[in-house]
Amino acid sequence: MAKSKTKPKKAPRKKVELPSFKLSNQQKLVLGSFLITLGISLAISFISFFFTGETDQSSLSHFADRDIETENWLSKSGAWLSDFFIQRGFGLPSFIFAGLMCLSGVYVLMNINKEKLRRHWFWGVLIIIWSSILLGFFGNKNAILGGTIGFEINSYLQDYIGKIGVVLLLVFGLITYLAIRFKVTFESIANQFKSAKSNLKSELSDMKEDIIVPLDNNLSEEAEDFKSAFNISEEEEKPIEAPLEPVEAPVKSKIEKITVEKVIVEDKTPLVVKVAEEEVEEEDLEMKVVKVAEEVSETDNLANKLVEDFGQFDPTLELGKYQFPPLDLLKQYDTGGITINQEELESNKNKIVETLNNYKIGIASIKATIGPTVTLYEIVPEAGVRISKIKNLEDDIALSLAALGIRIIAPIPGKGTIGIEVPNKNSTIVSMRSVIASKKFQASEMHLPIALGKTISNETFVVDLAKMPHLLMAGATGQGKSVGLNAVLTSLLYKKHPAEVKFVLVDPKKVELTLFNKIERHYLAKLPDEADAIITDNTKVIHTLNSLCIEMDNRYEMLKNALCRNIAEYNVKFKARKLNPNDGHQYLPYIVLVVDEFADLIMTAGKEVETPVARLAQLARAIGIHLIIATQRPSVNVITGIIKANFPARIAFRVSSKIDSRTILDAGGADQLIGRGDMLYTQGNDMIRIQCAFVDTPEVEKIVDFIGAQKAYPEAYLLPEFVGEESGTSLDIDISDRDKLFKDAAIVIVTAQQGSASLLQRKLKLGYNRAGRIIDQLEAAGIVGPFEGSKARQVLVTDLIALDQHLENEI
Ligand SMILES: Nc1ncnc2c1ncn2[C@@H]1O[C@H](COP(=O)(O)OP(=O)(O)OP(=O)(O)O)[C@@H](O)[C@H]1O
Repeated sequence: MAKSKTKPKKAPRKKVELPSFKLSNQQKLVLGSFLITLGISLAISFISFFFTGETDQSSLSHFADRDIETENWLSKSGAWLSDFFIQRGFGLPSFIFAGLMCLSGVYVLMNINKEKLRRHWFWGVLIIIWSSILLGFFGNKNAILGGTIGFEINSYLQDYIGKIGVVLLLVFGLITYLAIRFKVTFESIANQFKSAKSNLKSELSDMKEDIIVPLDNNLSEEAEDFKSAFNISEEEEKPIEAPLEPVEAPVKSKIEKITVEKVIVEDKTPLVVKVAEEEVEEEDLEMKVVKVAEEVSETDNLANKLVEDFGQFDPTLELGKYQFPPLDLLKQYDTGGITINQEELESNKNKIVETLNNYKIGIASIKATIGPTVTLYEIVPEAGVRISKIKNLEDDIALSLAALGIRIIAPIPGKGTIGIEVPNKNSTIVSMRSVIASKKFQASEMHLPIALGKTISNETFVVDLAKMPHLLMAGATGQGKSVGLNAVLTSLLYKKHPAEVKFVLVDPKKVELTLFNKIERHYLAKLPDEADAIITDNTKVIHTLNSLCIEMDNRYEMLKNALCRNIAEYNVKFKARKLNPNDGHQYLPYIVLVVDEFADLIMTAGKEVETPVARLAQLARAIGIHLIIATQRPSVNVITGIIKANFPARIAFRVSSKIDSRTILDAGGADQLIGRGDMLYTQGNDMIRIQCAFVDTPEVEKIVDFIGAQKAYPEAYLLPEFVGEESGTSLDIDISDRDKLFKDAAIVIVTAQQGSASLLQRKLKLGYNRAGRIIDQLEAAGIVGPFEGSKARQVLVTDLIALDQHLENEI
């Protein structure tokens, strides 16, 4: 087994949220001071304008003339600026502008977040406009209150909505401002009122006690004075008007214990002061319900503040302008809908009924559902007919209908009928466009929605890859596997932003998925230092699979630290800014591993591929790594038990034998499909027949061209580095320890002039480990150079004659 060394991952991830240009600390100091100076200068010239503005009027038009003097404290510039801002601009509110300038300087100096500053400017400018209109309302032309702008807007508005209209508009503007900026609502004002009222009440009752306690029934003269001073009658608890000022002299001096200083009550607030204890009125016991704010932990507090300041984290921000491919890129197959005529239906029905009658099977009723490729005839046999009898007649019915691809489902699960699927004479192409455009797909809330095609009842079939969680695809050559894979990838491209999903593409055939190279920096993931993102070399597949296992382990660690059970929860938490990127957290995109031709991999690398694939299949679902594995040969040594057990979702295109069908689906049926995208899908028990959506290579090309032409990330999503056995060569390999095939291997390598282990694997039919060992021995023997990462090793011996000499010299 290859030794695995993990290296800290390079971080290709997007942390930058806003497009920003970085300033050095010195530059910040200079810019910040400049802005503050500018703000102060503006303020000085504005103030001066009120004293010197009139005198300076005449000199404004002679700005260049140095002989003409100005009185403004900042001379000509001050006169010009203040005239521009105050006279011709916004009037008094222009001071806010100076303030904003200073504030910007402070923000730059102290390196405070720009988003907040941007908000200050936004609201500041709105306030300037609003208040200049307000002041313009009271001023006349050229008045400096609201400036020319305030005045002109006012007169314009008054022409159309009149003075009252302007006042209403201003009030409306103010309410909107308060509601949006300070989140003021009607309820919050009412609550404020209520709490103020109850505070006042409780204060008053405190005070009442203070007054009541020291007084006995026989009021002293002083008390009488006090009462008369406050105009209190003994019979009634008449509210008296409390004076606004603290009542000091008459009370404090005479009745010591009445602490009337406390009565600092707003003018006109009714105040009930009782003079005798027994006169205390039993007030209705009022209960105040105190709302206790929910306890928030410190991180929540911080997260809430961050979300308040910056909004939720948006993973798509770095490619904020990214546009999803439009539907027009997909071809519209104008087949005029499903074409099955009444005659065909009728004759098929008759043939079925006849055939069954020949075997003495009576039919109670028959119903047809027309799909894009096949029509389902549902029959209800007469009472007493054995289902197995009908099932056994499959071949006979096929014969009498003279059609391939007849499938009998006896009984249809969930329905009390027997289904006979008969292919239509003219099948309809299910275009990718039709399934992508369907509401079912467009409105789907799935994590990784895939529009596979249409069911037998012509409904678009959409599944969530995240729920599958891995997909096994098999089918004989030319039956639609590659189209199926493209349909899966296209679906994801139409629904998921590059920040949300990444593909790892393994394509030993080297031709099927190469197109996707164009979207490498948008959607693909690869090993660091790898030239191509699409993996065509079997050795690199092993590295990539192991690297994905490392990524899986890393992600589990992150999930554990974040106390999340799956990637969806983790990402929600990350978006809510509850996870600190400085602690190694980052937004996690889904990773979809697509392996075309899995059989080829298993044949050449065996266990070394099977083990990581099985590991990923067992564990990776929660952390968002999903596998799609396609194979031509669904034999048991390719789809082994351990792989099968972890791939509950399977797709079978037409296969050549019943055994293959059983291997892939655990049931027959795939051998009776008609090909060209006709497929069976199962995710457990139910088996659904689907016509796969058709997406042609030119369509895929258009989509990847469209995406590829847009702004991309600086590089593909980098997977963790995996250092295989290959690089850890120990050069002291004894000649006697050499592999039996050492010489053959040397010949292969020198002939091909390419020092790669996978070449040996292919030519000599070796396992990966053995090929790797031989390469090490060849290096030790000086036939190939050292490991060079993604490139093949250099071959140091030029031809076979030189090789012979080299080996002879060794002995
Ligand atoms: N969903 C479909 N609808 C209509 N025609 C289809 C569909 N899928 C495949 N076909 C037809 O079948 C042909 C072969 O399909 P595809 O290339 O996907 O086969 P394959 O299984 O990948 O073969 P191989 O394993 O040899 O690469 C296509 O060129 C197309 O004409």
